[in-house]
Amino acid sequence: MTELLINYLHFSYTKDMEVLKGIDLHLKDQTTAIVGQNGAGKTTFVKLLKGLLQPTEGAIQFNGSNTKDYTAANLAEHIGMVFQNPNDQIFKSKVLNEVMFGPLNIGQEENEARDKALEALKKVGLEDRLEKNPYDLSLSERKMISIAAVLAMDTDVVIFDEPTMGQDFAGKERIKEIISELRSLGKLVLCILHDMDFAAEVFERTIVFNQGNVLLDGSTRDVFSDENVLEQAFLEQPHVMQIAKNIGLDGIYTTESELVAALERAWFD
Ligand SMILES: Nc1ncnc2c1ncn2[C@@H]1O[C@H](COP(=O)(O)OP(=O)(O)OP(=O)(O)O)[C@@H](O)[C@H]1O
Repeated sequence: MTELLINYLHFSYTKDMEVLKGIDLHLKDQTTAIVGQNGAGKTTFVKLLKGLLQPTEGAIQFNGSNTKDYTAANLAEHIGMVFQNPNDQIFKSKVLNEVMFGPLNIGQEENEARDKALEALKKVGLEDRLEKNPYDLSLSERKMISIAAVLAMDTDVVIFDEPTMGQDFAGKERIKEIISELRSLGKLVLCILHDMDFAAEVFERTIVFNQGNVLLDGSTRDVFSDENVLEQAFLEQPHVMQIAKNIGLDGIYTTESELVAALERAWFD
């Protein structure tokens, strides 16, 4: 089973400002959204999980071993991360080569890496762009390339930083399917989001970061029903909750279909 155990995690970029102030979390099984205001420390937190930064205090254990005992290359076999900006990740001049780079880098044979890359590119809908230069494609397509590049590595943990940014409805649906498939494959999926609708609809657990601390951690339904905490973290409730409130419907709704069902009951009962 895949798990990350985070104890008393502190981190500072500079001496005078602590960015993470003692985070304790146990991440396993559930798809988890990480939300919070700009600057709350979300990206810093996931970079620490991925081993791109080292804690100033505290520890992160991946499946029982301290991540500081892994090399970055070794940790990359287990923990994949899709960066917020695909331009920070993409450097090859052909889509297929970009997606094959990760699997090759962790020692896979050319054929295996190619198969993994083709499979991943199919999942993101770019199987007909193999020979294109990523920079001739749109930003949302480049984001899909960066997602495929991480999927192709078949890591135990998959971290997404703002995957829905710049995606249209079809793109978001595709990402939703990818997350659900990763979950069914037993992967641990973590996702930083500013899109509260997507967070509420897709994720089982939600963690609210605020000024370097965890303000609230619980089932997505419980978190999005706590208006005081959301206000404190400068977050909005998902639109379905706002609509329910505006039309005077009691209850907690995280998806459009739940709201529609409640409206139908209210009208027809
Ligand atoms: N490389 C860096 N050097 C110095 N300070 C940094 C660096 N990266 C981030 N910070 C600071 O650390 C704090 C947390 O930033 P971080 O990017 O982790 O927040 P975030 O919650 O991911 O925000 P956003 O939602 O805007 O991405 C911010 O005050 C930010 O300015």
